[in-house]
Amino acid sequence: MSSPVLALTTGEPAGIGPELLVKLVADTVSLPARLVAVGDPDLLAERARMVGVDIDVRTLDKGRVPESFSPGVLPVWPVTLRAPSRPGCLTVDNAAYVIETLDVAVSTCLHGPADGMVTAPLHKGIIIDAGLSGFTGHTEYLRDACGVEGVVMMLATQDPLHARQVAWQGTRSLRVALATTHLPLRDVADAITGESLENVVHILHTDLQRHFGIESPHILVCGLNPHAGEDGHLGREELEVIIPALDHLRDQGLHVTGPLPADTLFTPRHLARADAVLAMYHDQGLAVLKYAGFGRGANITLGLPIIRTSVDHGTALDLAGTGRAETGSLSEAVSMACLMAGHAFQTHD
Ligand SMILES: NC(=O)C1=CN([C@@H]2O[C@H](COP(=O)(O)OP(=O)(O)OC[C@H]3O[C@@H](n4cnc5c(N)ncnc54)[C@H](O)[C@@H]3O)[C@@H](O)[C@H]2O)C=CC1
Ligand SMILES: NCC(=O)COP(=O)(O)O
Repeated sequence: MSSPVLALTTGEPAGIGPELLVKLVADTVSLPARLVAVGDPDLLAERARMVGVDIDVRTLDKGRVPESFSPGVLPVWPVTLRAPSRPGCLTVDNAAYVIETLDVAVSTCLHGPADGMVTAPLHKGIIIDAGLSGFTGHTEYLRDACGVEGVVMMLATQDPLHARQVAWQGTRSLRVALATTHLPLRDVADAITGESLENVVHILHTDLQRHFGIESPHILVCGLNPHAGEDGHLGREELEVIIPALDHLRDQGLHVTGPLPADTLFTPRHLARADAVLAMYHDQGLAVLKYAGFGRGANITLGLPIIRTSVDHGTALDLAGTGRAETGSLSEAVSMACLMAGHAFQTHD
């Protein structure tokens, strides 16, 4: 089987995305994935010079795949910046550029020749400021672009900090999926309904089978409230919504356990028997995952008809243009996309 073609979007041009792309390709020893950037070739070449990366940026016709790929050469499907971009300085003028890179990458995945897309971070706020008032992130944008009803955000780290500690041995890679994504905390409880929860668990279950080869995934589900509601004394969502939904899922043969108190769920005894954890909201799950493996994790959108992975961090405007941003998570996102496409990927730092 030939190696997968992955479309790598630059993300927010004022952030660290462009320099991470050039660094990754310049530093990569072997390239079993065929990486094609989607973005402005001049931006990529300029950021490479700025951070001292020696790379040959080559513009291609959109959708064309080069005959050969080699370390130090970055092929690009071009998208033109709408305005000059300086590291660390956001402008609404380039929001349309960021969105176009996503559209090009999605199109290459849906219609060929890409086998998947890997996204560098974008800045949600500046895209909303530019007028896309309903924009909340790649996850929801890609759901709509691909015309599916529901998607699930899952972050995974293959090498969690705790796995290296004796007490945690036996813990497998940590995968944390979210029942809700980019919502104000105030709105979270109302967004979790029996139907939404069952849909999320079905997508998670199906894609753990489809993309990760786990025959009968065991999913641990967090409660929403402290102590999973303390029998209704600290919130009734567990009794009224979560427990009935999980009972219904078990009736359908899914292997789900919970709701478990979220503060003690992320401990070795529980994690050792889990294929994934379902957290009820963004920071309930991602704070733990990033504590365990920030910079070594990947973000995966489940439920799409295409493969999409991303980094576990944001635009890091404070680091843009300095060359100090680390490529570990981008490398992991590429590895994850390859794994999902059935391939292995080797890089070195
Ligand atoms: N996949 C995506 O598109 C994501 C986008 N974001 C967006 O990024 C923007 C900034 O978010 P923040 O919460 O400030 O998080 P952030 O991840 O950009 O920054 C948090 C801290 O981590 C550091 N950091 C981030 N990436 C790093 C790297 N590769 N190497 C070394 N240090 C790194 C930063 O310097 C900063 O101190 C927001 O607009 C957010 O929505 C956040 C997460 C993911
Ligand atoms: N914390 C993860 C995150 O915000 C990434 O969101 P998305 O842009 O991948 O939807």
